[in-house]
Amino acid sequence: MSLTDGEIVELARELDDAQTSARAVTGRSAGEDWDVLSAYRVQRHLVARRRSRGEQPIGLKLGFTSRAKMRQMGVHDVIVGQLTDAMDVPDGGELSLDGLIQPRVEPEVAFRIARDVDLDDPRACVATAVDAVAPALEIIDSRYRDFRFSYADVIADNTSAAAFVIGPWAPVRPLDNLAVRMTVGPRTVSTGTTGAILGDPIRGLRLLAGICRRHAIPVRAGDVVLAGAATAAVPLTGGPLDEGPLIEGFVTAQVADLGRVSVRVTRARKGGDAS
Ligand SMILES: O=C(O)C/C=C/C(=O)C(=O)O
Repeated sequence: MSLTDGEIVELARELDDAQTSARAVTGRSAGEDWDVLSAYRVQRHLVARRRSRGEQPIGLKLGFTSRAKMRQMGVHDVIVGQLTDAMDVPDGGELSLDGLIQPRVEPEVAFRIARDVDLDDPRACVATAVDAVAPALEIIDSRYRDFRFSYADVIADNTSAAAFVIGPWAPVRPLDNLAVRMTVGPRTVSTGTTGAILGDPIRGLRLLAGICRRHAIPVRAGDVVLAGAATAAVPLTGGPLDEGPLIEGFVTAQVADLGRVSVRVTRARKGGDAS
């Protein structure tokens, strides 16, 4: 089922309000399915709302590129979302849980795009436009209650994108089998390998090009592309934030032969109380 123009605008507003007020909503697909084309149109409107508040697009993300994530969420097709500068947390910097609903963290790798990719050219290859790779962390935060969504729902919600951290950029190298470990303080919370991402994360770039071509999402020089999680996502809270933070302190992803990236997760301060 396709959504009308009015429904698309309304759903983008609803999801945007959910994000800005940190209050979850119910997925539209409870009971009815809807189409991917409409879902990417909602995503476009949602990102346009963020841009109208001054945010700048700075990249793209892939999702559901590993079996661990597909199994965790019950979704079996790759998705693409859009990153803005407001989501960019410096390596070693602070991620406040304020303003998030039910954040989870994932270890990833990132690509840096050196030149605009002309997606009108059917031979266009995103992989050849990559000039650097880096370890990364992504913080996802579904605007749907309890992360319950359909494929179309999660695309509309900009693939749960909330924040990301990029480690030191390194020259392009094989990424098909690098060990990945995510730790919270001294505790290992997940392990895997970059091969879990489509056998080789570079493969995601071909899928990205197809999706971006179909839904008129540009791939530009300077963009960061997150390849998708190598392991299942780890919750940063015990549930909705008012149930109290579960994880505080440094979260680190280490990707063998590539490097490490970390972020300091800090407690949400209710009611703006800074004490
Ligand atoms: O799990 C979600 O809410 C959607 C996001 C998925 C990813 O970012 C991923 O699989 O890496």
